[in-house]
Amino acid sequence: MTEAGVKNIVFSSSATVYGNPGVAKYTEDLPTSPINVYGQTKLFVEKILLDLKKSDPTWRIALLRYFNPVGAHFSGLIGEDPAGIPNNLMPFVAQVAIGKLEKLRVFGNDYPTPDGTGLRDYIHVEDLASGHLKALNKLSQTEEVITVNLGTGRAYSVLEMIKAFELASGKTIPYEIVERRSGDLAEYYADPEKAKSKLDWVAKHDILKMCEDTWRWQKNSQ
Ligand SMILES: O=c1ccn([C@@H]2O[C@H](COP(=O)(O)OP(=O)(O)O[C@H]3O[C@H](CO)[C@@H](O)[C@H](O)[C@H]3O)[C@@H](O)[C@H]2O)c(=O)[nH]1
Repeated sequence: MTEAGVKNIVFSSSATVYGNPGVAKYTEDLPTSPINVYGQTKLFVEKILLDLKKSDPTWRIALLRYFNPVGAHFSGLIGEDPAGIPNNLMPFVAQVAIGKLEKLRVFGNDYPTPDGTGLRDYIHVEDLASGHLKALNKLSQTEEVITVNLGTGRAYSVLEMIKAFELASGKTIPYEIVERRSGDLAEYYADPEKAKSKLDWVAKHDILKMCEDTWRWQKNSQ
């Protein structure tokens, strides 16, 4: 990048850097203490970039901590096509809806949440993309490192996601409740206020739109 004269970098970090901070609403000033290797790699890169800034203050750096990215481009032409059996909820649900997988396994319904299933802050990939553009704009105006959450500030349960996907697709999603997945937290979501005040960014797309766009992509990509 230095050779090319490019000194602006937007890093795709993750809410996973917070680990298990003991509160559900994540603000950027919470301590970072990842509980898995993936989170450690994200935090490590954040630290390398902060060191880079110290050694050469002309770098301009944004650290964007994504919550749970889902959805697809509204055209239905660009989306996520995971290799093998998906690990994440949304692509798994989409493949059940299309008939590629038989049923969803819901990992636990005994969490301390309203319906017992895990709550996450799902964010449409197009909102994530607009967050990057806002971050790039901001980098042209500030020397400060920008560290912000990209999430909607609203969490949905696994059962709510299933219902929303059924509505978007007109399909029934068969599911069974199984044991909790090791390492899963009951609930977390972004405090999106800093992204709003620093970047003038707010997520616009709701859960139904996330499911509709995923479904359009899933149907097109058969
Ligand atoms: O087959 C499945 C898959 C997931 N879940 C549940 O669905 C929710 C979401 O799970 P998933 O889509 O796997 O996302 P997370 O485990 O929350 O992790 C995602 O979100 C993190 C950031 O918040 C990223 O760091 C991770 O890479 C990304 O996978 C959780 O409550 C899971 O227990 C199921 O019940 N069944």
